[in-house]
Amino acid sequence: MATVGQVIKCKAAVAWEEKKPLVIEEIEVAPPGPGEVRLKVEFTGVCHTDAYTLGGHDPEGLFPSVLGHEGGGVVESVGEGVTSVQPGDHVIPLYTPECGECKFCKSPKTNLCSKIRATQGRGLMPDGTSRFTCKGKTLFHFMGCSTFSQYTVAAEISVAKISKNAPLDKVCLLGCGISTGYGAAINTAKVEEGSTCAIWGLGAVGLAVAMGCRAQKAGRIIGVDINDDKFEVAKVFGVTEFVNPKKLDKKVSEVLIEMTDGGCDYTFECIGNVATMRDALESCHKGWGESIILGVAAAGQEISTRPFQLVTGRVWRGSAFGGWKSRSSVPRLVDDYMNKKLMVDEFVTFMKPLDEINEAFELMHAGKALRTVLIM
Ligand SMILES: NC(=O)C1=CN([C@@H]2O[C@H](COP(=O)(O)OP(=O)(O)OC[C@H]3O[C@@H](n4cnc5c(N)ncnc54)[C@H](OP(=O)(O)O)[C@@H]3O)[C@@H](O)[C@H]2O)C=CC1
Ligand SMILES: N[C@@H](CCC(=O)N[C@@H](CSC=O)C(=O)NCC(=O)O)C(=O)O
Ligand SMILES: [Zn+2]
Ligand SMILES: [Zn+2]
Repeated sequence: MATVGQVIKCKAAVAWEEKKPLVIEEIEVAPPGPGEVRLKVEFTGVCHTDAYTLGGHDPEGLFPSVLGHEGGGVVESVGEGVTSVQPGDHVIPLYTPECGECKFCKSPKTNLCSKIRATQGRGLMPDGTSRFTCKGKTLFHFMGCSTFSQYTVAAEISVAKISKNAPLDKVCLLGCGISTGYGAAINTAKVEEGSTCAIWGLGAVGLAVAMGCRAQKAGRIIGVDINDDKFEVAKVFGVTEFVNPKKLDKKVSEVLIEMTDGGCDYTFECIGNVATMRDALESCHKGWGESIILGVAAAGQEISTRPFQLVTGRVWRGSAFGGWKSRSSVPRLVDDYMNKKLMVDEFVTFMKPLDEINEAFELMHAGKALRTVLIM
């Protein structure tokens, strides 16, 4: 390939400053270093976490940067020592890598590989430098992925090689929201047959939780959202009942406890709001109810409840990327989609060109899109 070893000039949506629209720019993408992969991003979803960071709520947020972490692409070239992927392979970038060697990877209890977490959090490649420049300025990477660029560079341990038969315009969404919600129900909560579950926030993450609860044969799946428009679509993913807290004259936890004869077996917070995190915990059944936090709360926010809630057997946990050990699991999730065991198409509300990326953010904020997939 003519581009191997060369700087590639391409289009990217650059986040120059927090709280400002992204700007489509021509950027330069350097070749991959040792242990790195450069890929041509074909499609990317827009996740609420991109909006959270752009909105200035992320304590790790850095600018100028290239955001985006829900992509699908094709390997363009590989750096020295890379053996597990080669040019032409179809890959999904992973914000939770899997090195297979660190103590987190060796433990069956977590998926939080720590090998490159420190540099990733500083917006840099593992060697402490960036592969992006624009107008003479260095741009930071984001979550080890930076998929809002036509080309990006990721660590080898941060890409999953997937089937070439899988449509990248759909399976890119397995890079974050769908895998996260689905895995939180299956891997983190380990929802049991017949159990009663409730989900706060019926966006892509919350609806993927519903899909996971249904796959685990939950008895009741209660959706809690302030947007009535979400209720009809939620049924498609397995939600059986709905509660709109805005329409209640008492606390949502009181209503859920009444509805469920004492509380839910499992609750999931998929909003990123510390008040709803408390509601979700306090809607759990005494003695055994477990509440899983998926939502990402803004810098400075803290959760609170009466410790008595925990003393009396309720459990608070969190889930990152659905607990999936990423490199080994994402190719299997793609296969499950191809074998019709997992819904993905239903999460795509809009497809838009990269140039319309700011509209994709607006649609998310207006509650009109589960996911907008950008055509790069
Ligand atoms: N832990 C992890 O690994 C991951 C975490 N996340 C986080 O998960 C959260 C959800 O992401 P995503 O699904 O993309 O986001 P969305 O914005 O698509 O969905 C959030 C939903 O919550 C609803 N909502 C907002 N406020 C309330 C409220 N007070 N009570 C009930 N419902 C409410 C929204 O309604 P409306 O449409 O009206 O705004 C919307 O339907 C975010 O915080 C995101 O950062 C995402 C991916 C991975
Ligand atoms: N940078 C933020 C935390 C952001 C966060 O919690 N990210 C989730 C994934 S959200 C995806 O859309 C996650 O998996 N976190 C694990 C991690 O190691 O970052 C902050 O500092 O608050
Ligand atoms: Zn995400
Ligand atoms: Zn590791």
